[in-house]
Amino acid sequence: MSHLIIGPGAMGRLLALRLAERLPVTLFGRRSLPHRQTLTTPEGEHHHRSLECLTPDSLDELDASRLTAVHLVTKAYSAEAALATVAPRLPRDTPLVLWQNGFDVQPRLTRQRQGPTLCATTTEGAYSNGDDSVVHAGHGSTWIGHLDGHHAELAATLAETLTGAGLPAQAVDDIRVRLWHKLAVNAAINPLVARFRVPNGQLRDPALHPMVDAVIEEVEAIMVAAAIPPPPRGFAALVWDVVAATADNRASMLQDILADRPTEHDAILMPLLRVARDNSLETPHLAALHQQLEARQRPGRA
Ligand SMILES: NC(=O)C1=CN([C@@H]2O[C@H](COP(=O)(O)OP(=O)(O)OC[C@H]3O[C@@H](n4cnc5c(N)ncnc54)[C@H](OP(=O)(O)O)[C@@H]3O)[C@@H](O)[C@H]2O)C=CC1
Ligand SMILES: CC(C)(CO)C(=O)C(=O)O
Repeated sequence: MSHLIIGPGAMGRLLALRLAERLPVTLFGRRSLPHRQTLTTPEGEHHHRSLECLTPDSLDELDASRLTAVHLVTKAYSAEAALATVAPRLPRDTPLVLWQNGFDVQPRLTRQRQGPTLCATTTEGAYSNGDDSVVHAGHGSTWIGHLDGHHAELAATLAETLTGAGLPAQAVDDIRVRLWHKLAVNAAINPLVARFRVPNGQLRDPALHPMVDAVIEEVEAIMVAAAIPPPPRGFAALVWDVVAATADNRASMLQDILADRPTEHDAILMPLLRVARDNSLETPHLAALHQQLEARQRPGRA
């Protein structure tokens, strides 16, 4: 049995290279990649491995009958288009795991698909170092589950597989809450570090700290309206702990801006802004951050 990974970027290749130590793995991307891939571990070791890398032109070679799971590991804004290319080749009951940050494609695909659709949220960190190399920047944890708590056995099996491959994972029945907690972290950190082009730790500077606090305050009110229970020590502690733990990181949104790529601002900020609108909550800080990112990406539409 094998795993198919759609989206051979930083996280997709981390997943592929870790899983491939124990299982057959196929990568699918929209352009061809070198088969020989290198994974640099957080400890500085280099692991080399050859992976099967398919593109739309070579998709006929996919043996979909033997797939244990398909992992969709593109950015949120590419997820549905990427899946649509492969989906006609997959048996309808093929399990799918969604790895996106934000809360955008997860409810849509969970509703639309006939087969089991799980979501994963992770604190693993990875970045691409060219088309043939990925750096596992830091160890983390992964949680996996179905938005309505279904498919517990499948989630447990996949968590066990990931853990065995060196990516510690846990099956959970509250993945929705965990995705929204990550959303809070990403909303408080990513747009601000992207705007000021600073590493995460610089949000602690006196000039930026109050801006983060203002976003957290808006997020807290939204979470109450969305009936998302707070993390054990509250949202402010959650955010500031992540800022401290990732102080030297360039957040993904800043990396996207520096590389002139689209950002995941819709997937991260729109679910919050929608709850705010539906509950007549004032969220000037979140709205302004969304507008700035939207204006950069789609000038004239913001
Ligand atoms: N990297 C990290 O540390 C973490 C990432 N995440 C989340 O994981 C998701 C993936 O992130 P990351 O790996 O960093 O992103 P990347 O931008 O590194 O990778 C995305 C990949 O998807 C590919 N892709 C885009 N469109 C298609 C398509 N139509 N068909 C096939 N492949 C396609 C891209 O190809 P191309 O190269 O051609 O553009 C690229 O290889 C995001 O939602 C992110 O928020 C979550 C936690 C940590
Ligand atoms: C947690 C954080 C903010 C770490 O940089 C992240 O998830 C990201 O960069 O997108």
